[in-house]
Amino acid sequence: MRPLLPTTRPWPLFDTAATRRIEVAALAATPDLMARAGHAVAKLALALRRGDGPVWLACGRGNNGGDGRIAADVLAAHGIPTHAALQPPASPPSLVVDALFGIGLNRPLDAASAAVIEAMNACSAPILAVDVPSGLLADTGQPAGTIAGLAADGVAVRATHTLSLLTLKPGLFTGEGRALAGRIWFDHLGVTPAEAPTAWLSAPQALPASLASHHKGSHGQVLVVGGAAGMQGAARLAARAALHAGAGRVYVDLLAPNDGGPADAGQPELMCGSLAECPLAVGVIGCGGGPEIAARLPALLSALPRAVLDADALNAIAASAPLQAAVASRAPGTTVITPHPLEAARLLQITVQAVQQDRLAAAQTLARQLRCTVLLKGSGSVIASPGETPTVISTGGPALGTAGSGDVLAGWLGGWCARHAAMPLHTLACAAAHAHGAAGEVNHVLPAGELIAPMTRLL
Ligand SMILES: NC(=O)C1=CN([C@@H]2O[C@H](COP(=O)(O)OP(=O)(O)OC[C@H]3O[C@@H](n4cnc5c(N)ncnc54)[C@H](OP(=O)(O)O)[C@@H]3O)[C@@H](O)[C@H]2O)[C@@H](O)CC1
Ligand SMILES: Nc1ncnc2c1ncn2[C@@H]1O[C@H](COP(=O)(O)OP(=O)(O)O)[C@@H](O)[C@H]1O
Repeated sequence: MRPLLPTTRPWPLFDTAATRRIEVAALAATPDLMARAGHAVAKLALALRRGDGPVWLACGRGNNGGDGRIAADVLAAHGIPTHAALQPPASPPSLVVDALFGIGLNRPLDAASAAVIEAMNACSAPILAVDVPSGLLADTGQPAGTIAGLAADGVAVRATHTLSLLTLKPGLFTGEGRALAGRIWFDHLGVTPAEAPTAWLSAPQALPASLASHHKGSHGQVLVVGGAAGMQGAARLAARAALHAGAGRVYVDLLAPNDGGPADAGQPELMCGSLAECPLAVGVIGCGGGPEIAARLPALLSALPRAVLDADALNAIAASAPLQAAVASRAPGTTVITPHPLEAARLLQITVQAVQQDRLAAAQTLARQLRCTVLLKGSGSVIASPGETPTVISTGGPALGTAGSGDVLAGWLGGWCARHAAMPLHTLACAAAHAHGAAGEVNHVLPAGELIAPMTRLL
C-alpha cells in the first residue's frame, strides 16, 4: 500500500449515497467486505505503530466500528497488545485507530462522542482514521458540528493517516478534510465501482507541445485588464504569469494612469494594449481592478472570445444583475470565473460559511447560474462546469495563502487558454489549478511572484 498523494492519475471520488450503492452491489459478490476492511486497517496499523504500547481502537456502534473490531482481532492474533474501548488505555498507546464514525455520521456530535474524539486528539501517538476522520462529513469536508449547547464546535479527529475504504470520499480532499485527514491511503477492497463518480480528484495533465512551425501568432494573445490605483501589481503578476504560461503576446490595460510608461518595467516582454487593439485576446479581467472594473465589463464581456474573470470583476458581477446576465449569455465554454470563498458567497448571495459547508455544491450551483466554468479556490479547489463531473484539486497548501497568488493563477490560466485555444476551459482550469497547487507545496514563505518559476518547471 502506498499513500495516495501525490498522484499521477486522476481518481474517482464517490459521495456517501454512491458509496452505499456500490457497497450494496458489491456485497452480493463479496460478502466479506468488512473482513477485508478490518484486515486492511490492521495491516496499515502494524506499519504505523510507534513503540510497544497498546493500539487503542475507539470503535463506534456502526460498521466503521465493525472494521475497527475486526482490526483489533487481527492485531491481537499478531501478538500486538490492543485496547478496543471508547476510553483511552491506561498506558500511552503506540497508535490510535479512530473507528468511531465513518460515512454514517449523520448529525451533530453529542457530548459523549465529542469527548472520545477529544481524548483521541489528546494522545501523542499517531492516529489512523478508518475511512473518514470521526466528526468530519465525508461528502463535504466540513465537521458535522456538535449539538447545541456544547462548547467545542467543529470537533473532529485530527488524523495523521486516513485509510479510505471501498471508495475515496470527496470530503477528504476539500475544505477542512484536507487538514483533518492527514496522509491518505486507499484500499478498494477488490471492488470496481460500476457507477459514475461524484467528482474527480485531479492529477497532473500534459498539455500538447508546440509544433516546430508554431510562432507567436499560434500561441495566442492575452489581455489583462485590471490594476487600479495602488493595485497595479495584481495585474502585472497576472500578466507575467500569462507570459510564462506560454501566451504568444500579453497586453496589459492598467486602470490606473500609466502616463505612457511601460506595462511592467521588470518584464519588458509585456505590452500596453486595450480591447480596441486586441479584441480577439483571452481576457484576464479584474485582478486589482477596484470598483473601476465594473464600467469596463459590458464591453469586455460582449467582445472577448474567452475570458477569465477574477477578483473585483467578480465583486462587480455579484452586485449587478445585468452583468450576471451578460456572463450567463456568453457562448457556452468561453468563460471561467475564479472566486475565492468570499467572492463565491457574494455571487451566490449566501454566507462564506454556507459556501464552505459544501464547496462542491457551491461551485456547481454557480456554474449552473452563470453558465460558465467555476474555479472555487481554497484548500481543495473545486472546478465545476455545466454538464461536467466536477474536479477537486489534489495539490496546494498554505504557502499559497499570500496576496497575489490568485492573480498568478488567473493569469496562468489565461495564458494556457491563449496557447491551447482548442482545449476545453474545464480541462485547462483543472490543469492550471493543479500546477499552481503543486508549485505551492513548499514549507517556506512563497511570495506570489515566486510561484511562476516553479510552475514553469512543472510544464
Ligand atoms: N458494510 C460493509 O461491508 C463495509 C462497511 N464499511 C465501513 O462502514 C462504515 C459505514 O458504516 P455505517 O453505515 O454503519 O456508519 P458508521 O459511520 O459506522 O456510523 C453509523 C452509526 O453512528 C451513529 N451516528 C451517526 N451520527 C452520530 C452522531 N452524531 N452521534 C452519535 N451517533 C451517531 C448512527 O446512529 P443512528 O443514525 O443509527 O441512530 C449509527 O449507529 C464506513 O465508513 C466503513 O468504515 C467499509 O469498510 C466497506 C465495507
Ligand atoms: N491552504 C491552502 N491550500 C491550498 N490552496 C490554497 C491554500 N490557501 C490559499 N490557497 C490558494 O491560493 C490562492 C489564493 O487566491 P486569492 O485568495 O484569490 O488571493 P489573491 O486575491 O491575493 O491573489 C488560491 O488559488 C487558493 O486556492
